[in-house]
Amino acid sequence: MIQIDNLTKAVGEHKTKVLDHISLEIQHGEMIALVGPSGSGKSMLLKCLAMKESWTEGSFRVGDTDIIKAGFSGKRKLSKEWSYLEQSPQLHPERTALKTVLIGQMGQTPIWRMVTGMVRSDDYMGAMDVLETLGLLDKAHQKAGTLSGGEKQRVAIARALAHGAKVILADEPITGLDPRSGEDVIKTLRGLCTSERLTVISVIPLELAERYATRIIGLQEGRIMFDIKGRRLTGPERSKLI
Ligand SMILES: Nc1ncnc2c1ncn2[C@@H]1O[C@H](COP(=O)(O)OP(=O)(O)OP(=O)(O)O)[C@@H](O)[C@H]1O
Repeated sequence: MIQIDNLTKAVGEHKTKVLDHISLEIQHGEMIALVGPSGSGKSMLLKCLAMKESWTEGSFRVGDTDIIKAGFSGKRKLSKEWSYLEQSPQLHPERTALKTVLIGQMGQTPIWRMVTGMVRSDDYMGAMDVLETLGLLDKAHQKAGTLSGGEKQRVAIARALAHGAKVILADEPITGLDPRSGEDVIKTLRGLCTSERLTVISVIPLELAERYATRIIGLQEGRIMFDIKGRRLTGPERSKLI
């Protein structure tokens, strides 16, 4: 379980609160969509959860670990088990999808393996399994530079999974994709929440949130204005998003 209590983030000279006492309890397997007007704090919340931004106040527990109090080891636990998916993943264009998944992200692959390019056969099988799960088996030997935007995003998800991600944080992961590829990526993430108990926290359009998310959290001026499960937004909730 993930427990966030009173997360507050203040920025600038005037210590403006861009996140204001956010408290959330998150279970494994949830697919959470963050929605809200521009500037409401969606990206900042994801960055604070990824520990890319410091917390001004608040406590953050993941399982038995108090991430903030644990300092370096807390951040290490997060960097192993949590993956921050970029809007447009920067994949090495000459590397195949398979090699991208095998080599992984900087900091997660032992240096000897990056230098020698050696892989263990169980890693190879694992990477192929993950590519298959993401519907990319036929793309395994294709260079990343020749993949479509949606395929690149799915390779980035495969890479995160192959390296043990239990939580994926994704800030507008379908920006720039055509509607069908974008929906495929969201559908894939939702499928993984169900089949692998992956937890996904993501900024996605409301229409897809209502179709695929298990929970929708609405932010306004850094505060939670609604937190709903298993239903669509009401008219008044919807009007707050503009
Ligand atoms: N480093 C920073 N310094 C000062 N203010 C910041 C910083 N980063 C974000 N902000 C402010 O925090 C608020 C929340 O920003 P955030 O990017 O989280 O919004 P958002 O909901 O993701 O918006 P959008 O939908 O437009 O991407 C905004 O008012 C923004 O200007």
